[in-house]
Amino acid sequence: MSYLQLAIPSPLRRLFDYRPPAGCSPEQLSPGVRVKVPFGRREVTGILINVTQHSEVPPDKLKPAIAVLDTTPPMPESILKLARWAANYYQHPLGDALSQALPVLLRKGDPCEYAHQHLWRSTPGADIAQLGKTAARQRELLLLLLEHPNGISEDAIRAEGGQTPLLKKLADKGLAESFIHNTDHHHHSDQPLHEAPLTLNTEQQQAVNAITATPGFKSFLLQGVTGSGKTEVYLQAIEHFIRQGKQALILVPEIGLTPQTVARFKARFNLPVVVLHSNLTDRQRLDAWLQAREGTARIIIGTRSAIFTPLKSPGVIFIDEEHDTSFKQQDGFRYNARDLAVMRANVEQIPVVLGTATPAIESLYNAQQGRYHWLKLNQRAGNARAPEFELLDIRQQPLQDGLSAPLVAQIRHHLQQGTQVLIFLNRRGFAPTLMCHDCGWLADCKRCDAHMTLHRKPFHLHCHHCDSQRPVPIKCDSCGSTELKPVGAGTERTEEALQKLFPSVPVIRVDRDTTQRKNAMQQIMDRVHQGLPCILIGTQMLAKGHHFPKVTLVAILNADSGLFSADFRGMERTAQLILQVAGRAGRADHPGKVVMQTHHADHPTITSLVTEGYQAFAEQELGQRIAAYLPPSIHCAMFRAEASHPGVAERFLGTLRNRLESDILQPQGIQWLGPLPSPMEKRAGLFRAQLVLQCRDRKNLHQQLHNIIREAEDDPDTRKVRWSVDVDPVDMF
Ligand SMILES: Nc1ncnc2c1ncn2[C@@H]1O[C@H](COP(=O)(O)OP(=O)(O)OP(=O)(O)O)[C@@H](O)[C@H]1O
Ligand SMILES: [Zn+2]
Repeated sequence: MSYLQLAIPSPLRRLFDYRPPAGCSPEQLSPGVRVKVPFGRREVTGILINVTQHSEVPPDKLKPAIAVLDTTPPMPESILKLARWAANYYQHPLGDALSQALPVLLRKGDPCEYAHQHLWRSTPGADIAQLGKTAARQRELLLLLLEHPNGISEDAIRAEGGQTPLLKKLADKGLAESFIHNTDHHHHSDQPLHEAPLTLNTEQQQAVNAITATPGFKSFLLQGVTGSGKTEVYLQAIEHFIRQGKQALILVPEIGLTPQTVARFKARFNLPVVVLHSNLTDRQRLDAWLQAREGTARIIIGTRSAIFTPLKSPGVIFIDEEHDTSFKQQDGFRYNARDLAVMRANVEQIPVVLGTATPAIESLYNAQQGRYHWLKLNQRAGNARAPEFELLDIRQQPLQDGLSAPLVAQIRHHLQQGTQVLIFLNRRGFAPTLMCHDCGWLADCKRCDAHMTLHRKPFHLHCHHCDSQRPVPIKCDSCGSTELKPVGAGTERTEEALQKLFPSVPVIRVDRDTTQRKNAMQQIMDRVHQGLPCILIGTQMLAKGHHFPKVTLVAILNADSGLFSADFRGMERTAQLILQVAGRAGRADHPGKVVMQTHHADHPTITSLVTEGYQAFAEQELGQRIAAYLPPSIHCAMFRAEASHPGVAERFLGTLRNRLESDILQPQGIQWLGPLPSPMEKRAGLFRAQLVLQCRDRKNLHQQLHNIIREAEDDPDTRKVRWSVDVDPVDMF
């Protein structure tokens, strides 16, 4: 007897055996096909890993599978391999990892085919007279089919008011049949370009040459200062692969925020460009996935999860803004799409390019170690020059809604010159919190160790950590005073202040609250690109690769905010954010100026950043990391746990550590840090703790993680505690 060994989406880190469904010959099944099975009280879609002759479970205890859903595996071998590798590396249950690599409809067990592939038509010779007079709805349906001799999809039938459940009745009577329509998605074009490419400068040309020179696997770090024309390098390198009949995959941090990048790809190529954005329906996503798999989509642009998109003839992978932390999934399957891209390129034997002005310290380290081939663009493209920096010391300067008087004067000056101003403030809402002037009470979140943010439109208190909301109190919770005052300034407040200061100039706010509607970002971009003087005020959304030719002044209101973070990456993030925002200034013919308000104008990091640039900062930072025994010079993983009572999660982690540390066979060289309460211990009503493991040797670290997971799974306390493991964490909270 043969059994099916399946990976099932569940938290359990093991495979499950099933008997084959009736009438199925397991030897003919390929690994990777989907199998529908009973699992607990549910039916789930598993993936076939193996057919085996032997099961640990007695045969009479094994349940039969319900159905095999595919004749050929939906995921090509390369994606299966990638997902399996990732499950292993990130210590995530295989079934869940494989499931996440599939489009949602395939996870649910839908057929692996295009929406309009499955059509209905009347059988030859079918006649309305064959239906009785009483079957009015069946007659209507048959008439509809007769009107569409080439076939009609179920979606279209429903749209016409037809009742699809009756199709089966017609089929049973021999009047209707379904068939598979082979849609011709093929798009042939001898001329792959819509528009002529720009003439590259020397640095750009060298980069394109390097990327396109060698066939096979190679990783590149393309470090190009802001405005150096990295996108043009992507476009021309992609053109090379397209002309060879291949496909390109481009990962970007957030598509909604970068409509311009997508528009540039569509404007350049006279070829199907598929964009996997969050507004797609599950159906549209599956269609796009199929087009990529069949090779009809030639250019695929997507966010993190697009790394699992199958490609018929992969040519090249680009990661734009590779330093962006959104490439790392922060819950569940905690993979890093940037690192998986390198792995994938290796599996597919193609080049991969990580592009940014501000490389992650990890990537810089990899480039220094020779693992990545290092390409540099040191000059801005075209006529643009690097912006000039000014540190504005605001110690003892009064701030009006976050703005100092010298800054307001500069804003006025630039607007009078007829250009645009961009103001960066990394706090949305009206004010970071509300305080009682009489007793010092602060509006805290009841479920988190955090203050609630005051929002004006609509007027309420909002916790940005757990999303809970409540009305703004009229009196202090503690002393009853009515003297409640907003503390500090968020984007809403500074927007109001700017509008009062400059009543004749449009003030455009860009943050999560103003960009939620579909196409909101596009509309904002369109307004800015009209080129009339305006003030843009917003959060880090403004830092993401935008090209604003008319912006000449960039102001950073709270440049210090990340300097003293508890996370060892706080400095790196601050530096990246500052340079990315600053990089929006002076990108075209007008020179740019960057003003940074700071209380630490003599802080060595800030000064070296503005005088010597990112590279000097990053090298210094890397040196300190190596000296302090921190990533990337060592490997790191974090165990997190949370429970509804204080102390429980910490105790749980402490027990794990004690048990493993006392094991004489434990792998060498493991450093333990913690358990400690998380920097924000209480969040969304749960008390959290963390345990960090570090090691120079990746293998030993993984061995120890494996041991901990086994211990944790067997621990009787696991019912009281939720735990997770994060390999290569990007945030230490
Ligand atoms: N060779 C070139 N000649 C003239 N203009 C160019 C050239 N290459 C790029 N540009 C223009 O320079 C501007 C900036 O380019 P791009 O947006 O690609 O920069 P970037 O390196 O991606 O910047 P960032 O990292 O800030 O997003 C664009 O308007 C682009 O069209
Ligand atoms: Zn909260």
